[in-house]
Amino acid sequence: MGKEGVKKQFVTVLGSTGSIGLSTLDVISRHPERFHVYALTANTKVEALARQCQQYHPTFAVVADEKSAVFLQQILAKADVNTEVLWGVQGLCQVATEDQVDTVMAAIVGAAGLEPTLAAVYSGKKVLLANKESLVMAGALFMEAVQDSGAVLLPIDSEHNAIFQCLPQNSYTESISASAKYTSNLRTQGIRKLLLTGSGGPFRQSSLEQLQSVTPEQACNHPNWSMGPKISVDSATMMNKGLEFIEACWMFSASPADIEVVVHPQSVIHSMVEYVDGSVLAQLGNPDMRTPIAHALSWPERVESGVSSLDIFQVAKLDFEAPDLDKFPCLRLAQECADRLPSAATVLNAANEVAVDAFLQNRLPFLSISSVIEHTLSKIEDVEPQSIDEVKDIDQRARHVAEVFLASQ
Ligand SMILES: NC(=O)C1=CN([C@@H]2O[C@H](COP(=O)(O)OP(=O)(O)OC[C@H]3O[C@@H](n4cnc5c(N)ncnc54)[C@H](OP(=O)(O)O)[C@@H]3O)[C@@H](O)[C@H]2O)C=CC1
Ligand SMILES: CC(=O)[C@@H](O)[C@H](O)COP(=O)(O)O
Ligand SMILES: [Mn+2]
Repeated sequence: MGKEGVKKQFVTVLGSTGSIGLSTLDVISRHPERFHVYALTANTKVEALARQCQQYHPTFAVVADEKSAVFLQQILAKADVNTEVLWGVQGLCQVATEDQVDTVMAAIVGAAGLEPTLAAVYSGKKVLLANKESLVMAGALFMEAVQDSGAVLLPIDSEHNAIFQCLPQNSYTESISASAKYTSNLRTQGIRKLLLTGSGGPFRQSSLEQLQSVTPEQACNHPNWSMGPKISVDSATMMNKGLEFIEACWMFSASPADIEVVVHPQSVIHSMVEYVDGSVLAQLGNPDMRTPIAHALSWPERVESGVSSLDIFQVAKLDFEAPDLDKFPCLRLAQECADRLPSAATVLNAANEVAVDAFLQNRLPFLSISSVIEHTLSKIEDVEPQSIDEVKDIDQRARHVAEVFLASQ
Protein backbone atom coordinates (compact mmCIF):
# COMPACT_ATOMS: atom_id res chain seq x y z
CA MET A 1 0.00 0.00 0.00
CA GLY A 2 1.16 3.53 -0.75
CA LYS A 3 0.99 6.48 1.64
CA GLU A 4 -2.55 7.42 0.62
CA GLY A 5 -3.89 3.89 1.15
CA VAL A 6 -3.84 3.25 -2.63
CA LYS A 7 -2.36 -0.09 -3.78
CA LYS A 8 0.92 0.63 -5.56
CA GLN A 9 0.76 -0.18 -9.27
CA PHE A 10 3.72 -2.07 -10.74
CA VAL A 11 4.24 -0.62 -14.21
CA THR A 12 6.10 -1.93 -17.25
CA VAL A 13 6.94 0.82 -19.73
CA LEU A 14 7.45 -0.64 -23.21
CA GLY A 15 9.39 1.97 -25.18
CA SER A 16 10.58 3.93 -22.15
CA THR A 17 13.26 5.85 -24.09
CA GLY A 18 10.75 7.36 -26.55
CA SER A 19 8.61 10.45 -26.33
CA ILE A 20 5.64 8.71 -24.64
CA GLY A 21 8.00 6.66 -22.48
CA LEU A 22 9.71 9.79 -21.14
CA SER A 23 6.38 11.52 -20.43
CA THR A 24 5.18 8.38 -18.62
CA LEU A 25 8.27 8.32 -16.40
CA ASP A 26 7.80 12.03 -15.69
CA VAL A 27 4.23 11.39 -14.43
CA ILE A 28 5.29 8.29 -12.48
CA SER A 29 8.11 10.25 -10.77
CA ARG A 30 5.52 12.67 -9.38
CA HIS A 31 3.71 9.85 -7.53
CA PRO A 32 6.22 7.43 -6.01
CA GLU A 33 3.55 6.35 -3.50
CA ARG A 34 1.27 5.16 -6.33
CA PHE A 35 3.54 3.77 -9.04
CA HIS A 36 6.57 1.48 -9.09
CA VAL A 37 8.61 1.03 -12.28
CA TYR A 38 8.87 -2.73 -12.76
CA ALA A 39 10.45 -2.90 -16.22
CA LEU A 40 11.83 -0.55 -18.86
CA THR A 41 12.56 -1.28 -22.50
CA ALA A 42 14.41 0.30 -25.42
CA ASN A 43 15.48 -0.66 -28.91
CA THR A 44 18.86 0.96 -29.61
CA LYS A 45 19.26 3.71 -27.00
CA VAL A 46 21.12 1.52 -24.54
CA GLU A 47 22.89 4.35 -22.69
CA ALA A 48 19.63 6.25 -22.20
CA LEU A 49 18.06 3.06 -20.86
CA ALA A 50 21.02 2.58 -18.51
CA ARG A 51 20.46 6.07 -17.08
CA GLN A 52 16.77 5.25 -16.55
CA CYS A 53 17.75 2.05 -14.73
CA GLN A 54 20.07 4.05 -12.46
CA GLN A 55 17.18 6.35 -11.62
CA TYR A 56 14.27 3.87 -11.28
CA HIS A 57 15.99 0.57 -10.36
CA PRO A 58 13.51 -1.62 -12.30
CA THR A 59 13.53 -5.40 -11.82
CA PHE A 60 14.03 -5.87 -15.58
CA ALA A 61 15.36 -3.92 -18.56
CA VAL A 62 14.96 -5.14 -22.14
CA VAL A 63 16.97 -4.26 -25.26
CA ALA A 64 16.89 -5.41 -28.89
CA ASP A 65 19.62 -8.04 -29.04
CA GLU A 66 22.23 -9.98 -27.11
CA LYS A 67 25.07 -7.59 -27.94
CA SER A 68 23.13 -4.61 -26.56
CA ALA A 69 22.17 -6.69 -23.53
CA VAL A 70 25.84 -7.41 -22.73
CA PHE A 71 26.69 -3.70 -23.13
CA LEU A 72 23.83 -2.70 -20.80
CA GLN A 73 24.84 -5.34 -18.23
CA GLN A 74 28.38 -3.92 -18.20
CA ILE A 75 27.18 -0.34 -17.61
CA LEU A 76 24.78 -1.46 -14.86
CA ALA A 77 27.41 -3.62 -13.14
CA LYS A 78 29.81 -0.64 -12.99
CA ALA A 79 27.04 1.53 -11.54
CA ASP A 80 26.09 -1.19 -9.03
CA VAL A 81 22.51 -1.40 -10.35
CA ASN A 82 20.83 -4.71 -9.75
CA THR A 83 18.51 -4.81 -12.80
CA GLU A 84 18.22 -8.05 -14.77
CA VAL A 85 18.74 -7.52 -18.51
CA LEU A 86 16.68 -9.38 -21.13
CA TRP A 87 16.60 -9.04 -24.89
CA GLY A 88 14.44 -9.48 -27.98
CA VAL A 89 10.70 -9.96 -28.44
CA GLN A 90 10.74 -12.75 -25.86
CA GLY A 91 12.13 -10.37 -23.26
CA LEU A 92 9.51 -7.73 -24.15
CA CYS A 93 6.70 -10.30 -23.81
CA GLN A 94 8.09 -11.53 -20.50
CA VAL A 95 8.05 -8.09 -18.87
CA ALA A 96 4.58 -7.42 -20.29
CA THR A 97 3.15 -10.54 -18.68
CA GLU A 98 4.98 -11.15 -15.36
CA ASP A 99 2.58 -11.80 -12.46
CA GLN A 100 3.76 -8.80 -10.47
CA VAL A 101 2.89 -6.38 -13.29
CA ASP A 102 -0.41 -4.50 -12.96
CA THR A 103 -0.09 -2.00 -15.78
CA VAL A 104 1.66 -1.98 -19.14
CA MET A 105 2.30 1.25 -21.02
CA ALA A 106 2.39 0.12 -24.68
CA ALA A 107 4.60 2.84 -26.18
CA ILE A 108 6.77 1.03 -28.71
CA VAL A 109 6.37 2.61 -32.13
CA GLY A 110 4.94 0.68 -35.08
CA ALA A 111 4.26 -2.99 -35.75
CA ALA A 112 7.13 -3.96 -33.41
CA GLY A 113 4.70 -3.17 -30.58
CA LEU A 114 2.13 -5.77 -31.63
CA GLU A 115 3.48 -8.89 -29.90
CA PRO A 116 4.34 -7.41 -26.49
CA THR A 117 1.13 -5.34 -26.41
CA LEU A 118 -0.96 -8.39 -27.24
CA ALA A 119 0.96 -10.43 -24.67
CA ALA A 120 -0.08 -7.88 -22.03
CA VAL A 121 -3.69 -8.08 -23.26
CA TYR A 122 -3.72 -11.92 -23.17
CA SER A 123 -2.45 -11.74 -19.57
CA GLY A 124 -5.38 -9.53 -18.57
CA LYS A 125 -3.25 -6.51 -17.65
CA LYS A 126 -4.33 -2.91 -17.51
CA VAL A 127 -3.01 -1.87 -20.93
CA LEU A 128 -2.42 1.80 -21.67
CA LEU A 129 -2.44 1.91 -25.46
CA ALA A 130 -0.22 4.47 -27.18
CA ASN A 131 0.90 1.99 -29.87
CA LYS A 132 -2.08 2.64 -32.19
CA GLU A 133 -0.46 0.59 -34.98
CA SER A 134 -1.13 -2.67 -33.09
CA LEU A 135 -4.88 -1.98 -32.96
CA VAL A 136 -4.93 -0.81 -36.59
CA MET A 137 -3.13 -3.92 -37.87
CA ALA A 138 -5.00 -6.52 -35.80
CA GLY A 139 -8.23 -4.74 -34.77
CA ALA A 140 -10.75 -7.60 -34.59
CA LEU A 141 -8.38 -10.13 -33.01
CA PHE A 142 -6.99 -7.51 -30.63
CA MET A 143 -10.45 -6.53 -29.36
CA GLU A 144 -11.52 -10.18 -29.09
CA ALA A 145 -8.45 -10.79 -26.92
CA VAL A 146 -9.42 -7.83 -24.70
CA GLN A 147 -12.90 -9.30 -24.21
CA ASP A 148 -11.66 -12.85 -23.59
CA SER A 149 -8.86 -11.95 -21.17
CA GLY A 150 -10.65 -9.26 -19.17
CA ALA A 151 -7.79 -6.85 -19.83
CA VAL A 152 -8.60 -3.20 -19.18
CA LEU A 153 -7.76 -1.22 -22.30
CA LEU A 154 -7.28 2.51 -21.75
CA PRO A 155 -6.52 4.97 -24.56
CA ILE A 156 -3.39 7.11 -24.42
CA ASP A 157 -3.73 8.65 -27.88
CA SER A 158 -4.89 12.17 -26.93
CA GLU A 159 -8.01 12.06 -29.15
CA HIS A 160 -9.18 8.66 -27.94
CA ASN A 161 -8.43 9.57 -24.36
CA ALA A 162 -10.54 12.73 -24.88
CA ILE A 163 -13.43 10.71 -26.37
CA PHE A 164 -13.17 8.25 -23.48
CA GLN A 165 -13.46 11.14 -21.03
CA CYS A 166 -16.54 12.51 -22.89
CA LEU A 167 -18.42 9.18 -23.17
CA PRO A 168 -21.26 8.44 -20.75
CA GLN A 169 -20.20 6.59 -17.59
CA ASN A 170 -20.01 2.81 -18.11
CA SER A 171 -20.43 3.09 -21.88
CA TYR A 172 -16.80 2.27 -22.53
CA THR A 173 -17.02 -1.05 -20.72
CA GLU A 174 -20.19 -1.80 -22.69
CA SER A 175 -18.60 -0.89 -26.00
CA ILE A 176 -15.60 -3.09 -25.24
CA SER A 177 -17.90 -6.05 -24.65
CA ALA A 178 -19.61 -5.61 -28.04
CA SER A 179 -18.35 -8.42 -30.25
CA ALA A 180 -18.71 -8.04 -34.00
CA LYS A 181 -16.70 -5.59 -36.07
CA TYR A 182 -17.91 -2.03 -35.60
CA THR A 183 -21.22 -3.11 -34.04
CA SER A 184 -22.10 0.48 -33.53
CA ASN A 185 -23.82 0.69 -30.18
CA LEU A 186 -23.23 4.42 -29.87
CA ARG A 187 -26.84 5.29 -30.77
CA THR A 188 -28.20 3.16 -27.91
CA GLN A 189 -26.18 5.35 -25.56
CA GLY A 190 -27.61 8.56 -26.97
CA ILE A 191 -24.51 9.34 -29.02
CA ARG A 192 -24.88 10.82 -32.51
CA LYS A 193 -21.21 10.94 -33.52
CA LEU A 194 -17.59 11.13 -32.46
CA LEU A 195 -15.66 14.21 -33.60
CA LEU A 196 -12.00 13.28 -34.02
CA THR A 197 -9.88 16.43 -34.05
CA GLY A 198 -6.49 16.85 -35.71
CA SER A 199 -4.16 19.79 -36.06
CA GLY A 200 -3.68 19.39 -39.82
CA GLY A 201 0.06 19.06 -39.18
CA PRO A 202 2.94 21.31 -40.24
CA PHE A 203 1.75 21.48 -43.88
CA ARG A 204 -1.90 22.41 -43.29
CA GLN A 205 -1.42 25.65 -45.17
CA SER A 206 1.18 24.49 -47.71
CA SER A 207 0.30 24.14 -51.40
CA LEU A 208 0.63 20.82 -53.22
CA GLU A 209 3.56 22.34 -55.12
CA GLN A 210 5.35 23.19 -51.87
CA LEU A 211 4.74 19.64 -50.59
CA GLN A 212 6.80 18.25 -53.49
CA SER A 213 10.07 19.29 -51.88
CA VAL A 214 9.49 19.17 -48.11
CA THR A 215 12.26 17.61 -46.01
CA PRO A 216 12.07 15.14 -43.09
CA GLU A 217 13.16 17.96 -40.79
CA GLN A 218 10.22 20.14 -41.89
CA ALA A 219 7.81 17.21 -41.65
CA CYS A 220 8.93 16.42 -38.09
CA ASN A 221 8.42 20.03 -36.98
CA HIS A 222 4.89 19.64 -35.63
CA PRO A 223 3.19 22.93 -34.73
CA ASN A 224 1.80 21.78 -31.34
CA TRP A 225 3.22 18.44 -30.19
CA SER A 226 6.72 17.14 -29.56
CA MET A 227 6.71 13.48 -30.70
CA GLY A 228 8.88 10.74 -32.19
CA PRO A 229 9.81 10.92 -35.91
CA LYS A 230 7.38 8.28 -37.24
CA ILE A 231 4.20 9.75 -35.74
CA SER A 232 5.42 13.25 -36.64
CA VAL A 233 5.59 12.30 -40.33
CA ASP A 234 2.19 10.59 -39.97
CA SER A 235 0.79 13.87 -38.67
CA ALA A 236 2.33 15.72 -41.62
CA THR A 237 0.66 13.36 -44.16
CA MET A 238 -2.48 13.16 -41.96
CA MET A 239 -2.06 9.38 -41.98
CA ASN A 240 -1.99 9.81 -38.21
CA LYS A 241 -5.63 10.92 -38.36
CA GLY A 242 -6.37 7.98 -40.65
CA LEU A 243 -4.79 5.49 -38.23
CA GLU A 244 -6.68 7.17 -35.39
CA PHE A 245 -9.93 6.88 -37.37
CA ILE A 246 -9.47 3.10 -37.59
CA GLU A 247 -8.27 2.97 -33.96
CA ALA A 248 -11.48 4.74 -32.84
CA CYS A 249 -13.69 2.33 -34.84
CA TRP A 250 -12.23 -0.63 -32.94
CA MET A 251 -11.83 0.97 -29.55
CA PHE A 252 -15.32 2.45 -29.33
CA SER A 253 -17.19 -0.11 -31.49
CA ALA A 254 -18.06 2.72 -33.86
CA SER A 255 -18.80 2.42 -37.55
CA PRO A 256 -16.84 4.69 -39.92
CA ALA A 257 -20.04 6.67 -40.54
CA ASP A 258 -20.17 7.51 -36.80
CA ILE A 259 -16.86 9.41 -36.90
CA GLU A 260 -16.10 12.81 -38.35
CA VAL A 261 -12.57 14.18 -38.73
CA VAL A 262 -12.30 17.86 -37.82
CA VAL A 263 -9.17 19.93 -38.44
CA HIS A 264 -8.57 22.11 -35.38
CA PRO A 265 -5.19 23.86 -35.75
CA GLN A 266 -4.75 24.88 -32.08
CA SER A 267 -4.89 21.29 -30.66
CA VAL A 268 -6.65 22.59 -27.56
CA ILE A 269 -9.81 20.53 -28.00
CA HIS A 270 -8.57 16.94 -28.11
CA SER A 271 -11.84 15.49 -29.51
CA MET A 272 -15.59 15.63 -28.90
CA VAL A 273 -18.68 13.47 -28.51
CA GLU A 274 -22.00 14.67 -29.91
CA TYR A 275 -25.21 13.41 -28.27
CA VAL A 276 -28.66 13.05 -29.87
CA ASP A 277 -30.02 15.96 -27.85
CA GLY A 278 -27.53 18.30 -29.56
CA SER A 279 -25.05 18.44 -26.63
CA VAL A 280 -21.41 18.30 -27.69
CA LEU A 281 -18.92 17.36 -24.95
CA ALA A 282 -15.28 18.23 -25.52
CA GLN A 283 -12.08 17.59 -23.57
CA LEU A 284 -9.67 20.54 -23.60
CA GLY A 285 -6.16 21.06 -22.30
CA ASN A 286 -2.68 22.17 -23.20
CA PRO A 287 -1.17 19.85 -25.84
CA ASP A 288 0.96 17.76 -23.46
CA MET A 289 0.76 13.95 -23.40
CA ARG A 290 1.26 13.89 -19.63
CA THR A 291 -2.49 14.67 -19.31
CA PRO A 292 -3.82 11.50 -21.03
CA ILE A 293 -0.98 9.47 -19.49
CA ALA A 294 -1.82 10.65 -15.94
CA HIS A 295 -5.51 10.11 -16.66
CA ALA A 296 -5.03 6.51 -17.76
CA LEU A 297 -2.43 5.65 -15.10
CA SER A 298 -4.69 6.78 -12.27
CA TRP A 299 -8.12 6.01 -13.83
CA PRO A 300 -10.77 6.14 -12.41
CA GLU A 301 -9.09 8.62 -10.07
CA ARG A 302 -7.21 11.79 -11.05
CA VAL A 303 -3.66 12.78 -10.21
CA GLU A 304 -1.49 15.82 -10.86
CA SER A 305 0.41 15.49 -14.16
CA GLY A 306 2.76 18.47 -14.26
CA VAL A 307 0.74 20.07 -17.07
CA SER A 308 0.04 23.75 -16.50
CA SER A 309 -3.45 25.29 -16.51
CA LEU A 310 -4.95 26.01 -19.89
CA ASP A 311 -4.87 29.78 -20.34
CA ILE A 312 -8.16 30.11 -22.20
CA PHE A 313 -7.71 33.91 -22.58
CA GLN A 314 -4.40 33.40 -24.29
CA VAL A 315 -5.91 30.73 -26.58
CA ALA A 316 -8.72 33.24 -27.29
CA LYS A 317 -9.84 31.61 -30.53
CA LEU A 318 -10.60 28.04 -31.65
CA ASP A 319 -10.72 27.30 -35.39
CA PHE A 320 -12.26 24.34 -37.23
CA GLU A 321 -11.95 23.19 -40.87
CA ALA A 322 -12.87 20.15 -42.94
CA PRO A 323 -9.83 18.05 -43.96
CA ASP A 324 -8.53 18.46 -47.52
CA LEU A 325 -8.51 14.87 -48.82
CA ASP A 326 -6.89 15.85 -52.15
CA LYS A 327 -3.90 17.36 -50.42
CA PHE A 328 -3.80 14.59 -47.78
CA PRO A 329 -4.67 11.34 -49.66
CA CYS A 330 -3.30 9.20 -46.80
CA LEU A 331 -6.32 10.17 -44.70
CA ARG A 332 -8.67 9.22 -47.55
CA LEU A 333 -6.91 5.84 -48.01
CA ALA A 334 -7.20 5.04 -44.30
CA GLN A 335 -10.87 6.02 -44.16
CA GLU A 336 -11.51 3.74 -47.15
CA CYS A 337 -9.71 0.88 -45.36
CA ALA A 338 -12.02 1.29 -42.36
CA ASP A 339 -14.87 0.18 -44.64
CA ARG A 340 -12.97 -2.84 -46.03
CA LEU A 341 -12.12 -6.24 -44.50
CA PRO A 342 -9.61 -5.93 -41.61
CA SER A 343 -6.53 -6.99 -43.62
CA ALA A 344 -6.74 -3.73 -45.60
CA ALA A 345 -5.74 -1.80 -42.47
CA THR A 346 -2.87 -4.25 -41.87
CA VAL A 347 -1.60 -3.58 -45.41
CA LEU A 348 -2.12 0.18 -45.05
CA ASN A 349 -0.12 0.24 -41.83
CA ALA A 350 2.74 -1.89 -43.16
CA ALA A 351 3.09 0.09 -46.41
CA ASN A 352 2.95 3.34 -44.46
CA GLU A 353 5.76 2.19 -42.14
CA VAL A 354 7.94 1.27 -45.13
CA ALA A 355 7.20 4.56 -46.92
CA VAL A 356 7.71 6.77 -43.84
CA ASP A 357 11.00 5.06 -43.11
CA ALA A 358 12.14 5.68 -46.70
CA PHE A 359 11.05 9.32 -46.51
CA LEU A 360 12.96 9.80 -43.23
CA GLN A 361 16.07 8.38 -44.95
CA ASN A 362 15.62 10.75 -47.91
CA ARG A 363 14.89 7.78 -50.22
CA LEU A 364 11.32 8.86 -51.07
CA PRO A 365 9.68 12.24 -51.72
CA PHE A 366 6.96 13.27 -49.27
CA LEU A 367 4.18 13.13 -51.87
CA SER A 368 5.11 9.56 -52.85
CA ILE A 369 4.27 8.18 -49.40
CA SER A 370 0.62 7.86 -50.43
CA SER A 371 1.60 6.30 -53.81
CA VAL A 372 3.48 3.48 -52.06
CA ILE A 373 0.47 2.81 -49.85
CA GLU A 374 -2.07 2.97 -52.69
CA HIS A 375 0.02 0.62 -54.84
CA THR A 376 0.47 -1.89 -52.00
CA LEU A 377 -3.26 -1.85 -51.18
CA SER A 378 -4.04 -2.59 -54.84
CA LYS A 379 -1.80 -5.70 -54.86
CA ILE A 380 -3.02 -7.56 -51.78
CA GLU A 381 -6.49 -9.07 -51.58
CA ASP A 382 -8.70 -8.16 -48.58
CA VAL A 383 -9.39 -10.97 -46.13
CA GLU A 384 -10.58 -11.46 -42.57
CA PRO A 385 -7.52 -12.85 -40.74
CA GLN A 386 -8.29 -15.68 -38.34
CA SER A 387 -5.07 -15.55 -36.31
CA ILE A 388 -2.25 -13.21 -35.34
CA ASP A 389 0.12 -15.35 -37.42
CA GLU A 390 -2.05 -14.57 -40.44
CA VAL A 391 -1.91 -10.85 -39.57
CA LYS A 392 1.91 -11.06 -39.33
CA ASP A 393 2.04 -12.84 -42.69
CA ILE A 394 -0.08 -10.11 -44.35
CA ASP A 395 2.12 -7.46 -42.73
CA GLN A 396 5.27 -9.12 -44.15
CA ARG A 397 3.77 -9.52 -47.64
CA ALA A 398 2.71 -5.87 -47.68
CA ARG A 399 6.21 -4.75 -46.62
CA HIS A 400 7.70 -6.78 -49.46
CA VAL A 401 5.32 -5.31 -52.07
CA ALA A 402 6.01 -1.79 -50.78
CA GLU A 403 9.82 -2.32 -50.84
CA VAL A 404 9.73 -3.70 -54.41
CA PHE A 405 7.64 -0.71 -55.54
CA LEU A 406 10.05 1.66 -53.77
CA ALA A 407 13.03 0.08 -55.50
CA SER A 408 11.33 0.55 -58.89
CA GLN A 409 10.85 4.32 -58.37
N1 LIG B 1 4.66 10.88 -29.08
C1 LIG B 1 3.39 11.17 -28.89
O1 LIG B 1 3.04 12.26 -28.40
C2 LIG B 1 2.33 10.18 -29.25
C3 LIG B 1 2.66 8.89 -29.63
N2 LIG B 1 1.67 7.98 -29.88
C4 LIG B 1 2.04 6.63 -30.27
O2 LIG B 1 2.91 6.09 -29.29
C5 LIG B 1 3.87 5.22 -29.88
C6 LIG B 1 5.26 5.72 -29.51
O3 LIG B 1 5.46 6.98 -30.09
P1 LIG B 1 6.71 7.89 -29.70
O4 LIG B 1 6.95 7.81 -28.23
O5 LIG B 1 6.46 9.21 -30.31
O6 LIG B 1 7.88 7.17 -30.50
P2 LIG B 1 9.46 7.29 -30.27
O7 LIG B 1 10.09 7.03 -31.58
O8 LIG B 1 9.78 8.55 -29.57
O9 LIG B 1 9.78 6.09 -29.26
C7 LIG B 1 9.60 4.76 -29.64
C8 LIG B 1 10.03 3.82 -28.54
O10 LIG B 1 9.92 2.47 -29.04
C9 LIG B 1 11.21 1.84 -29.02
N3 LIG B 1 11.32 1.01 -30.21
C10 LIG B 1 11.41 1.42 -31.50
N4 LIG B 1 11.50 0.37 -32.33
C11 LIG B 1 11.46 -0.74 -31.55
C12 LIG B 1 11.56 -2.13 -31.82
N5 LIG B 1 11.70 -2.61 -33.06
N6 LIG B 1 11.51 -2.99 -30.78
C13 LIG B 1 11.38 -2.53 -29.50
N7 LIG B 1 11.30 -1.22 -29.19
C14 LIG B 1 11.33 -0.33 -30.20
C15 LIG B 1 12.20 2.99 -29.02
O11 LIG B 1 13.48 2.59 -28.52
P3 LIG B 1 14.82 3.47 -28.84
O12 LIG B 1 14.60 4.78 -28.15
O13 LIG B 1 15.92 2.68 -28.27
O14 LIG B 1 14.88 3.62 -30.33
C16 LIG B 1 11.48 3.98 -28.12
O15 LIG B 1 11.63 3.59 -26.78
C17 LIG B 1 3.59 5.25 -31.39
O16 LIG B 1 2.78 4.16 -31.72
C18 LIG B 1 2.82 6.55 -31.59
O17 LIG B 1 1.94 6.50 -32.68
C19 LIG B 1 0.34 8.30 -29.78
C20 LIG B 1 -0.04 9.57 -29.43
C21 LIG B 1 0.91 10.61 -29.15
C1 LIG C 1 -0.65 13.84 -29.31
C2 LIG C 1 -1.37 12.93 -30.19
O1 LIG C 1 -2.28 12.25 -29.79
C3 LIG C 1 -0.97 12.88 -31.60
O2 LIG C 1 -1.52 11.75 -32.23
C4 LIG C 1 -1.42 14.15 -32.23
O3 LIG C 1 -2.80 14.08 -32.40
C5 LIG C 1 -0.72 14.38 -33.52
O4 LIG C 1 -1.15 15.53 -34.11
P1 LIG C 1 -2.16 15.59 -35.36
O5 LIG C 1 -3.49 15.97 -34.79
O6 LIG C 1 -1.54 16.67 -36.17
O7 LIG C 1 -2.17 14.28 -36.03
MN1 LIG D 1 -3.33 11.39 -31.45
